[in-house]
Amino acid sequence: MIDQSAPTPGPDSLGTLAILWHGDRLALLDQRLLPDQEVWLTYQDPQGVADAIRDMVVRGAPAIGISAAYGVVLAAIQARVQDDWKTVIGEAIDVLAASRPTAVNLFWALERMKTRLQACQAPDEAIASLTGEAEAIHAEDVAANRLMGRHALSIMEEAPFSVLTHCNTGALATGGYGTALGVVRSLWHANRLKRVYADETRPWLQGSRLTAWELQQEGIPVTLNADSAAAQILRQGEVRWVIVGADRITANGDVANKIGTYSLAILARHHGVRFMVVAPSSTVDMALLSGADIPIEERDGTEVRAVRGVAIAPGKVPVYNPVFDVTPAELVDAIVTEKGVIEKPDAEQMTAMFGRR
Ligand SMILES: CSC[C@H]1O[C@H](OP(=O)(O)O)[C@H](O)[C@@H]1O
Repeated sequence: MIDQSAPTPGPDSLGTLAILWHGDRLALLDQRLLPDQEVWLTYQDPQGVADAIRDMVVRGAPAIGISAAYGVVLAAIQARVQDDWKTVIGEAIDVLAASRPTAVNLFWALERMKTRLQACQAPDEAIASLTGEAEAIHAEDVAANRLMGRHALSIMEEAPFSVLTHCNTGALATGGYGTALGVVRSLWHANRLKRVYADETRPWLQGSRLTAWELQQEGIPVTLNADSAAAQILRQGEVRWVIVGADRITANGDVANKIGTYSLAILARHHGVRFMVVAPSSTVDMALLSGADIPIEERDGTEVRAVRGVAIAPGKVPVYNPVFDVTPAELVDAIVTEKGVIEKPDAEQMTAMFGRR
């Protein structure tokens, strides 16, 4: 169920840009239409939220988990009058889990909701308990992002410097404030940032359409660059850190993130630029031993053959469109979560900080 007539809501206390919960309906900023249109879509059913995640109305590892959690609450509200209410909600969780495969935050959030559901004995109790859990997941994410900003600054130079980032990892990709862009915000507010180079991030253009828009909204100096210009930028020496997000970090410190991250890590190492991954601990999957085990989403070839419906390639040319890649831990200089910083990550340090699964 999508209601485009819903009024455009203002920013809420969580500082979110993309997700607004109204107690019995979820409003999502349609990120497919940014930067030129700000359209909010309203959902009252879990299937609609699952479709929104699959179709990237909402995207970004933490934002996907938060939206799915609210989708479970919508399922509980719908199932309230049904005798098999607990089964119906469980089925909705399965539908939400099938929306996208790579960001572990989706499954982490749904596991928290499933645990809450199992303890409930009546539908009204389930609605209240699941609502509390979804709102907690949302609030915890914003708090984690602000903490990561502080942790990251503790290992970075005091004097102002420039950074390069990939994809969008800001308030549009999270519950608010952002992961890698949260570090950018923290640097900016500490007067330690010269400028941000933002990779356009083909094919979905999260960088040109979302990051450039998000940073310009706050007056943070951003320079947009073609993905293929990143090597030249790193060679010039102004950039001291490449800072990216993550969709899944495995027990040995390997990192799955937006396609193009792996090549950035190689470029950064070649040019002596440090490479930082910023993600909440809900992105860490200690059950997977290495990045080889991470399911990598492949999306339709139309995302590469056309932009906004305008063909930029022959209509039937075969396309290979993996939308994530895996950066090996040895190319990562620092992993920053709300629990702290791991420099030169390896399995031993990951276990010490996150425990075994
Ligand atoms: C703050 S995590 C954002 C993370 O999610 C993005 O993927 P997508 O836009 O396809 O959901 C990308 O990997 C970002 O690093």
